[in-house]
Amino acid sequence: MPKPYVIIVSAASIDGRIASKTGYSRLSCPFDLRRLHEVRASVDAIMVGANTVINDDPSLTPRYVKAIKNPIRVIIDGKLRIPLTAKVITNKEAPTIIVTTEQSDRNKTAQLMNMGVEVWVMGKERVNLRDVLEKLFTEKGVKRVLVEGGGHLNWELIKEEIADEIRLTISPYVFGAGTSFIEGEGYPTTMEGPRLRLKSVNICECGQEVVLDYTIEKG
Ligand SMILES: NC(=O)C1=CN([C@@H]2O[C@H](COP(=O)(O)OP(=O)(O)OC[C@H]3O[C@@H](n4cnc5c(N)ncnc54)[C@H](O)[C@@H]3O)[C@@H](O)[C@H]2O)C=CC1
Ligand SMILES: Nc1nc(O)c(N)c(N[C@@H]2O[C@H](COP(=O)(O)O)[C@@H](O)[C@H]2O)n1
Repeated sequence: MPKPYVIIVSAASIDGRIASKTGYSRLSCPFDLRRLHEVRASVDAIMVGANTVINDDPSLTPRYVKAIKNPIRVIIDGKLRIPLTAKVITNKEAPTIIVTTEQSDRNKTAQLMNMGVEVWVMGKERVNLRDVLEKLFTEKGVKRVLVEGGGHLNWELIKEEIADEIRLTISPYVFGAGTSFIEGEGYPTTMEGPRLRLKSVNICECGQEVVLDYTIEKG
């Protein structure tokens, strides 16, 4: 089945953390944030996990650049944990789809739908991410998806061999603990994980951050 091209973009400390142990995650300089918004403006959908919405309350709009349209916001939230006050629900600048499972509270589903949010139930206990991408492709015409974390969602997309590209900015900070860029049960050796191919390395305009772009080899 066809699926959209999937790009994961994050900024990490030099020890690979996208958030500190307290959830602090502002790692990108203004140049890097502008670069992020350029990617947002180039995609049809932006996907994040529930914890990212709970911790950051993001808008997920490409507001730092001139964009033709605001991409669809897709929130993966197996148990419908995100608050009804989240900007992705209350701010109507872009459509939002929340993807959940049969585990979620039906009343909350109804409330979300009344608030103008599309809710997709796609799985008994876990959301099947490949199915979500296929549905986005076939029903919404989504050809390119930007994934903005967090670490657990990133891991699932890597593990399921769904991600196509990784753009990671390394920022000049050390957290020592916190959420890793890719956070899951992990691979025992380099043999089991995906093979990455370096596409480009750029020093950010700020002179302190390095932007790595890797494609993920298939098969
Ligand atoms: N520095 C950066 O570039 C970024 C940092 N962050 C940080 O990452 C942290 C959040 O990351 P994580 O804790 O790893 O959480 P996450 O944002 O990956 O969300 C994980 C949650 O999403 C839901 N979920 C994901 N896949 C699912 C599936 N297949 N089925 C059902 N539910 C599913 C579950 O509720 C799961 O607990 C936040 O502190 C945020 O600030 C997030 C994005 C970018
Ligand atoms: N690329 C990148 N660099 C950082 O330093 C970040 N903290 C993030 N975070 C992502 O951006 C979302 C915030 O979006 P809005 O500015 O509110 O639109 C946040 O939730 C993460 O997904 N990304």
